[in-house]
Amino acid sequence: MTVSKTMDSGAQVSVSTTSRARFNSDLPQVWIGIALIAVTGFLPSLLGNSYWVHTFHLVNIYIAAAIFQNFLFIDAGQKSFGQGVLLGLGAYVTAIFFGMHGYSFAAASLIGLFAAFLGGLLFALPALRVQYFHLGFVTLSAAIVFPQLLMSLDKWTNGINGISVAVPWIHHEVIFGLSWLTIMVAVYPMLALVVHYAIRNSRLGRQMRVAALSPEAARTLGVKPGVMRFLAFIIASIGTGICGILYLPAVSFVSPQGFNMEMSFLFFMAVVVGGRGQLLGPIIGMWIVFILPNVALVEYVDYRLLIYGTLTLLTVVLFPDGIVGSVERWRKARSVLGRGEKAFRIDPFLERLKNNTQFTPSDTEYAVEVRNGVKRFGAVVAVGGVNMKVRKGEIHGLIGANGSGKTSLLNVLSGLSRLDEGSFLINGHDATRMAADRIANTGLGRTFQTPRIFTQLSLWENLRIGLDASTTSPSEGIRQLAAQLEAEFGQDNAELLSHGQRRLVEVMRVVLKEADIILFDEPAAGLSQSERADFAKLVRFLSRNLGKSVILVEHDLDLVWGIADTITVLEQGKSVASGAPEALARDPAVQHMFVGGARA
Ligand SMILES: Nc1ncnc2c1ncn2[C@@H]1O[C@H](COP(=O)(O)OP(=O)(O)OP(=O)(O)O)[C@@H](O)[C@H]1O
Repeated sequence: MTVSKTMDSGAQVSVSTTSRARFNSDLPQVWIGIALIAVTGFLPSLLGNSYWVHTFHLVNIYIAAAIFQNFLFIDAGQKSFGQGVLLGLGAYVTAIFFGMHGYSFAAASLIGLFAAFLGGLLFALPALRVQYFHLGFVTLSAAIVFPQLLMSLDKWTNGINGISVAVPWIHHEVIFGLSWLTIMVAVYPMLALVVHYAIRNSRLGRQMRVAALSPEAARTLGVKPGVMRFLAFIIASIGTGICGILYLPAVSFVSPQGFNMEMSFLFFMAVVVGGRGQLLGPIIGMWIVFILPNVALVEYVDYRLLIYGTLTLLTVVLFPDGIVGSVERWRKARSVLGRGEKAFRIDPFLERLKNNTQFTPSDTEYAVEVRNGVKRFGAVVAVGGVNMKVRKGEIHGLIGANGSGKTSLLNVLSGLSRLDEGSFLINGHDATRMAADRIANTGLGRTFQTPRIFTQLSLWENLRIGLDASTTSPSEGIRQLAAQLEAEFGQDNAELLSHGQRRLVEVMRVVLKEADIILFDEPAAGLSQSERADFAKLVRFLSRNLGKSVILVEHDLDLVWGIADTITVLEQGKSVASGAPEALARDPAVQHMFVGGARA
């Protein structure tokens, strides 16, 4: 059921009155996770059960490592199979300096952490160049090589004999039978959980997720995907290195066999079994994959790799989203079933941006100038010598038959592909060789032919990444608009949007970015009549009230003719006509192209 309510501005907004499942359950998951870790972390000590105390020391350390694996895997999209190496580096290097060279535990730990950081750098560098299964191979190779390396560097590592250490003070009771170690290994995974939550809900975290989901869209929002991957590896390596430092006094011994490939697999499987991307996933997953073979099925502990594998296989088949992920999916599906889609309309939000300023397109300044631009794909000439001038503040329609080079030209202008010949200027500056993120940061924004909507993010987060991409602090109007959008769509599921609404969300994202030059790639495709009317109004508003320059690639010629100040016609990659719509409509050379079409 929907009702209309009146906003402060007087605009009518469609609002669903049925309550929906909150899209984001991250915060409840953090609280549940903290409670679970507290119970298992402290209860064994309170009960005085030393077997469970030791077991849960390890479980909690591994949970923290799996939390960083989860972050790296899902939030940053990095398929690392070598996180055990980073834990091993933290533990081993600390053991070498503390156990063999007599450094204090604190100093040795810092060196151990630095070693894990360097290990993270080593993973991060290939991640700048290789992705997907290539990266998996690189990190898996590291996991295979690491124990061999520890063996062969026996002069420093004591080889197969390993290193024994004793940190007596860390086992001393602090309060209620809890030792320093018990407190540290319980508090650390809680902290890791909070850090994961905090990063995920920060600007950096959102940009990381967008870079992982669509590097192309991220670049047009001013984000460098390589930098995001690099930062993610560094964060995860430091987080996992600390696990290594805690592992050392918990086990009092390190040896190459302790850091074989199995450890890296354990973290990975905990994430998959528990629920990829769910904050609670690594906790539930680690309990299942570690406790089941090592405690519940202790007689079969030699078969633990088989058990890990079987558990993972069963989970993937029965619960593709993992245990927590499946519960989440059920929760959301249950509460939105049959409730239809929530209206997402642009019109009411324009009220927020209304001002009395009136802009007219400039006659002397150009937002975009393309000079003899050529773009080839092998033998195909997608753009074959285009010349085009877009005046500041105007709506410039770019039309032509399928395959005439419109999208290729937009890709060049947004920096996603490079011209082979010719040049182009943005606001009078040569941008021919500029990277996409730099172009985005100079004030250009775009939408895509297939809207880039990220269903892992809430509807509001999908919009908010536009706000994140803004290089200036938001104007008062945008601030108010953002607050209104958050209030309206803060907990809505972007997955439920229709195709047309997805387009409008992408359009609104560019508005929030406060781009000065906006490229729309077939924005009206799939929109209903009323959505088209809304969109046309928005484009006029952007140009006339906010002074934006717009390039509009569109097949709906009525729409283009209705709102464009200038139209350029492309034919087989060449600009064959350009001018005001009225003049073009009378041009026989243009008319013949649209025989049977809207303007014929
Ligand atoms: N990445 C690519 N690799 C090879 N050829 C490409 C690539 N991108 C575009 N092309 C080719 O370049 C030409 C222009 O394509 P483009 O998508 O720019 O046209 P368009 O005018 O946007 O078409 P439409 O209206 O159908 O979206 C087409 O022949 C297309 O097949």
